Amino acid sequence: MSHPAPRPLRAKAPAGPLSGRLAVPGDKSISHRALMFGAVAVGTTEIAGLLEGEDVLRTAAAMRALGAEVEKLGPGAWRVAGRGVGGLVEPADVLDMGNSGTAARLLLGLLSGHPIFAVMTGDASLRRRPMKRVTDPLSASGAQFWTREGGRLPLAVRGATDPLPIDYVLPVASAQVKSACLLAGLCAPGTTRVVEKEPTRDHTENMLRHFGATVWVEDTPEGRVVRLVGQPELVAAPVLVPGDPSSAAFPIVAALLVPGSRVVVENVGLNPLRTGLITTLREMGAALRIENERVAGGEPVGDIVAEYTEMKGIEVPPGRAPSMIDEYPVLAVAAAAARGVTRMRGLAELRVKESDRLSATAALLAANGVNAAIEGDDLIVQGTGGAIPGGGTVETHMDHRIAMSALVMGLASEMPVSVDDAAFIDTSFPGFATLMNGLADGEVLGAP
Ligand SMILES: O=C(O)C1=C[C@@H](OP(=O)(O)O)[C@@H](O)[C@H](O)C1
Ligand SMILES: C=C(OP(=O)(O)O)C(=O)O
Repeated sequence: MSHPAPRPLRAKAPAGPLSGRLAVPGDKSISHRALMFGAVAVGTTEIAGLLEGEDVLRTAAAMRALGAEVEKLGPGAWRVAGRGVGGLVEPADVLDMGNSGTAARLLLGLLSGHPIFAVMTGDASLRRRPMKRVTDPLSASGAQFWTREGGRLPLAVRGATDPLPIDYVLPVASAQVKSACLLAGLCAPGTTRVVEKEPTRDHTENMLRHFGATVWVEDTPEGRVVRLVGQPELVAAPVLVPGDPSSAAFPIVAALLVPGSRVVVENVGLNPLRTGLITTLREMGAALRIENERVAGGEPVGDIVAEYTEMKGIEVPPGRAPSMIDEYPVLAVAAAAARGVTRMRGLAELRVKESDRLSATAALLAANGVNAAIEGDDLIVQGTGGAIPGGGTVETHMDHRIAMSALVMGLASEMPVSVDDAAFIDTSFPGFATLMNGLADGEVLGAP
């Protein structure tokens, strides 16, 4: 996936409403973690519903290179024979994490605790992203890093022989940084402590417990304090991966925007630290219902029913960003269709995703006749009241979420919307175009 041939794609408005039931692929965050935890557990971990997107396949390949047996048994069904905490072996070659920030940063945490040497790289997008945010705290464990200028990939790491537990207050809200510190803490004696001022997704904490580690989480005036007791024996445990709420966002917003639509997305993960988009869309007036709520594989899940609604612009508070960090591009598309102005506040972190998503989202809107402005770290979108002109070609900058957001916009625009490259959609949502076409009467996503 490092240099895929560009695949242009175009979306046009369907002749009628979107309708149907669908399931989106497995949660990307949980899938990466299931493979990594499986690799350092004792015994065999069976995973069901694993996301078979390029990002997660990179993690699977890396865990194999580090000595775990990772095997695909059937669609979404995988088996990992682990090596136990501290048991990973030195990889014979460079670890290429492709387009995936989560794979790179979490793996650096894991490598820090092993006395091995490894070299990591990624594609042109990942090589632009900051790694100092993990190499700084991980250095406190005794691991050594040699990075390219600006703390970027490629980098080399020599993990610590006698790792020390990390005590770190996160300077940015990042589940990847938190998780990297906790994964390093698996190999260290004593207690690893991470403090986050704003809670971020807690899949690492949940899965550590699921595999038998002792993790305490405490809300204090300083923030959320997470403590992990080091050197646990992780015991293999089955993992059932729910549908990814960040992928569900695309058919949900499409249904809200195309007149007369009703779409049900089944079996979506509803971890409260991931559901900021649902809260926000409801504040905009969206007709969203959750049915069949239950707990599966230790995570809350449900079916989301989305029906066409004329929405209104709102102000989205900065504190909500961690619970919907990957959903802002598609929220901006919903805001473009709404009546009135939407102001999304506190989006600095969007600048360091697969692309600079703050400017890529503003450009996506501008290319299609929607007024948008960036003020500081805020994105301000002037809603069109359901009359998005469209007609533009969007530069996706190797960013799957920019591509999918632009295509959703094309379903609800007066003229079709094209993207220069839809190839990166396969990092998180293989089958996206087929699934979206399945909701319409006739092909709506196709070659330009
Ligand atoms: O921990 C994770 O699985 C993720 C955390 C988020 O990144 P940050 O930690 O950089 O906010 C998110 O954007 C990413 O898609 C997945
Ligand atoms: C930011 C994302 O992923 P990652 O950081 O893993 O590349 C994403 O999927 O939107």
